[in-house]
Amino acid sequence: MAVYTEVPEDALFAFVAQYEIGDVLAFKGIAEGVENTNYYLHTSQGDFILTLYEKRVREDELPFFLNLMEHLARRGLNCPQPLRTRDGEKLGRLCGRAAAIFTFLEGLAIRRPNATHCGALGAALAQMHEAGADFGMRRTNALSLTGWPPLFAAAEDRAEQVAPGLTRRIREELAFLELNWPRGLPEGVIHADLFPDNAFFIGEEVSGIIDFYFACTDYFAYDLAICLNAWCFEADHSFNVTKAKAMLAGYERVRRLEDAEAGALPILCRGSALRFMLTRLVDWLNVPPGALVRPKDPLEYDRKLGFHRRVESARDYGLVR
Ligand SMILES: Nc1ncnc2c1ncn2[C@@H]1O[C@H](COP(=O)(O)OP(=O)(O)OP(=O)(O)O)[C@@H](O)[C@H]1O
Ligand SMILES: N[C@@H](CCO)C(=O)O
Repeated sequence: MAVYTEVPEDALFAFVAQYEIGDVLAFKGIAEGVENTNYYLHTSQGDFILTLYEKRVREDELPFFLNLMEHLARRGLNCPQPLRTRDGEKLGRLCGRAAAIFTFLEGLAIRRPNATHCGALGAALAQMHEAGADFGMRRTNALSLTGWPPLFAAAEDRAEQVAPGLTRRIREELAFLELNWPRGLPEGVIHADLFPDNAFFIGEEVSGIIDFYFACTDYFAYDLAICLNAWCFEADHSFNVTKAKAMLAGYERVRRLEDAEAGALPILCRGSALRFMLTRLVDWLNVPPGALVRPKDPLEYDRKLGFHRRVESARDYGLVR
């Protein structure tokens, strides 16, 4: 569970008093998530989410994320909106952390998405890409090609403890991606972490998208590769091409992929699998003492990477042309 910072009641009341959202009637830490501390907040005026920003989120980047959420909402995408205090501030401080209060989104994250969910998610992803087209800020993706070697360096000496041969596989993959990473694909704002726990559904419709704290400027097709990895493998590690086909078709109903993007999908999937393997590996090897958080399995992404290495073209993902 991710509650890194315990907020005392009096500090919480003082923080909430800066906003016009009534009196706190209930609040509790939210178990899901691994990055930030989140509290569910129920006040006399409704439901809200309180977020305290932890380790990986840089405070000087928060305006990018909060402005992006406001921009996307203005373009019709349902995502959390930062509230403003009586003084007009979106960001404050609580327990020594940057903190903000957000609107609460209705809907549920789906643990075992089916092909219909994957299709709806693909369309929502493309809508997000279109909605971000005129967003004025840029943020380099710190977790792309140049960000991977430092992550590997942080885990290299203990990677063999996690799985024999892992060090060699990562080293070879880094060398391959360094040589073959595509250039010049269409880019814009991407979510970069749109896993099933970050998309809410009501029935089979996407009701909202959350957790924009990895959002950045990068290839649209890389975002799609992240989603193929996160949504289209089964618990037994097999790739479900029916789900992938639905996701790609859903995406293309809103935004058609250029031929160069389609051609690059296999390598983008490899890069995205390596990215999540590496961040998980570093977290796996460095669980903070006492933190109530269960690290995610890096080897899940080692297996996914193995699958993408065998892929020959985007047709293997069900892309129909
Ligand atoms: N605006 C919101 N409306 C409703 N629920 C929310 C909202 N924001 C967060 N949550 C709840 O809090 C949980 C954790 O939020 P979030 O995914 O942003 O945290 P995180 O620690 O940044 O997670 P991650 O590990 O996915 O990066 C979500 O799974 C969801 O249940
Ligand atoms: N979605 C990430 C964790 C949060 O960024 C993962 O599954 O590794």
